[in-house]
Amino acid sequence: ELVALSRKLTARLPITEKAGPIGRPSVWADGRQALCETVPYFKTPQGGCHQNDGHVYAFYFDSVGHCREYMDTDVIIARSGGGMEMDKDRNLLQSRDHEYQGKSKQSKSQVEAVLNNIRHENPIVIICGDRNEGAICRMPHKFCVLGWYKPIAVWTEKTLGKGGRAFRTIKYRFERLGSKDAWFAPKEGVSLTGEYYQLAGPLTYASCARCRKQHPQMYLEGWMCLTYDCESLWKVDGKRDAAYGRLEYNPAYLLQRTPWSDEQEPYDVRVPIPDVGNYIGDNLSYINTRGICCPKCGKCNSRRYFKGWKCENRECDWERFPKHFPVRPAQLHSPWDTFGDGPSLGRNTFDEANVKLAIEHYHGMKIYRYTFNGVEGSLTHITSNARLNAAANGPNDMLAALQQQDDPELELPLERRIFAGTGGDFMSSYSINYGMPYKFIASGSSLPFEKAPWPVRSARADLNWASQNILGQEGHIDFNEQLIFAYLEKQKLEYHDDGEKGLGPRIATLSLGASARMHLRMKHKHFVGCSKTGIFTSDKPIPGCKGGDAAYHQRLEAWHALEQLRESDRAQYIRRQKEIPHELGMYQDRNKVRAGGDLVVLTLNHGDMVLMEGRQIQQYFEHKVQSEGYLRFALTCRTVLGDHLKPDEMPAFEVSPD
Ligand SMILES: O=C(O)CCC(=O)C(=O)O
Repeated sequence: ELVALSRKLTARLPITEKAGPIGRPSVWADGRQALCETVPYFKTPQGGCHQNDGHVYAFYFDSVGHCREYMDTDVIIARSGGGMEMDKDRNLLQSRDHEYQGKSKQSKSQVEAVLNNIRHENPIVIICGDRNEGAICRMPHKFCVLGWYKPIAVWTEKTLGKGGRAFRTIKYRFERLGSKDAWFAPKEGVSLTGEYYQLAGPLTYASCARCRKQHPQMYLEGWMCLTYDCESLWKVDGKRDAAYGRLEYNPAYLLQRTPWSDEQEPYDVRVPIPDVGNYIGDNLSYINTRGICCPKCGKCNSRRYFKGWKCENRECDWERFPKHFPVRPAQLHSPWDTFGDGPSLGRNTFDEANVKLAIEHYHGMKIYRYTFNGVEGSLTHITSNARLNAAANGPNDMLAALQQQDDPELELPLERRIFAGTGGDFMSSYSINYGMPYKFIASGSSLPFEKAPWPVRSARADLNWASQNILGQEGHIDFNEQLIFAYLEKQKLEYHDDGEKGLGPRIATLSLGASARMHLRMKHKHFVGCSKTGIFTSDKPIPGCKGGDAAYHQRLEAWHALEQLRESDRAQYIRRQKEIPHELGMYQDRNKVRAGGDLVVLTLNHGDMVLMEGRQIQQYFEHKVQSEGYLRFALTCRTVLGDHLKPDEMPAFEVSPD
């Protein structure tokens, strides 16, 4: 009878046959990014556990669970600890023991963190995925927040894993906090009756003869010790190992409830929508770049639009575009960055061993030009000052105009573009493209310059002027594309290059609003000398690589020798590409460093321009930009060479000259 009851309580249908839930989740998401940007309790780009400061805040359970996992409306028994590998039949198998202890006092393991939650009576939020085979109902979305749970117990079992070996598996028991009805109770399912409790009887406990620890009788097969490091672990009555696969749960264990002294939720899992649009800059601050949980349907939405939030659920029409109070440069800078009429004080730094600096002055602008040993091209920083910024239609007027989003003439439809190849993740900052389409790291369409607000057209003219007058006519091709980035507080553009095929050799940016740091460094494959897979870099080595001058000369010699083989002996060429990294010690180093240190760090202020000239600059180096204040625009012009675009990539409009 007990076995029959156990099977009744634990029986779960395959996902497609599960009954739907009686209610709807008050918080849900169809993507991890939207969830992580919205709720405070789950902020993990990978994995199923959000843990910080020695506490766990949330677990996400999805897909195939452990053979002895369990979920009903009140209790969840789960394994969570990683160490899983796919076998050749695509079954996920445990491939090592779960870790009980962290590597140091500072880095607590997940188990230690859950135990800490138990000691502090800190509940945890549980999120269930729609591929969770053990779920009690069919989950309506990819991420469904079930609610707050009390972590009740942690113990160890054994599971058959890779290579037919038994590994230690850590299990957790959670019980739902409070007594509200669970929204995820299935429309048809087992309802617990008094009869079941009577049949199950009380839960019994026993202590291990070896480790003296007490454990409940969890399975009907018999009592076993569940202590991680006890020799009697998983031994039925201390003798033989219990089965490693499915076992019948003791119904008394499943029906057991553990009250806490206070069962109130710490806060509603549906976070309130931000109160914004009341003060200057409140719509630009980091906290308000986060997502919202739609107050109408519960969907988590990233803040996709510069103007605010819009629920992306097709069946919902909720949106909020808070009032924007224009911000002035003086609110975004230290006073000394913006008030002088003389040449600006540069705050740039560079690596004198590998980079040369030349200084020029032109019409009140102080110009820093950086060139790099062994590389054709330059990086030029043109600094502005208070007088230039205040000129009619100059940077101050541009910054003001770009913020007048209520004026249809000045509308700038800025939104976070989707990173190419991520399956839908947004970049951190907001962007829009004008003129020729530019296939950069994120996808997006382009609009004609005629539709752009005047600062966009004016910036193109200024950047064309700077290219011709500061870099020179030779090599100048008029810019026909402009990509605008708007950065709110803490937003940045990670390391990348602008070396896509089909671009002219010059790239020019006008910076407006808050200051930013632009970092330029040598790419990993040039700095280390080989790819992450250990293939010798085919481009000519340049000075400043890892290992200094001696390593550079060795690499150069190897490169010349290899080039001789390129045409004459293809097979030997390919073999040497793999051998050289081992011979020169690069192979061993290739995963130890990410890339070279910064060669130049520019501090860009309001009104400054940056010119990058030469394909080799993009070939050898990569740059990132980190904004420092809470509103910055970067207007970057390039020349997209039309003959590199396929007919279907050409814009539907004519790109008129500047
Ligand atoms: O934010 C900036 O100043 C530069 C943006 C950038 O790196 C780019 O458009 O490629």
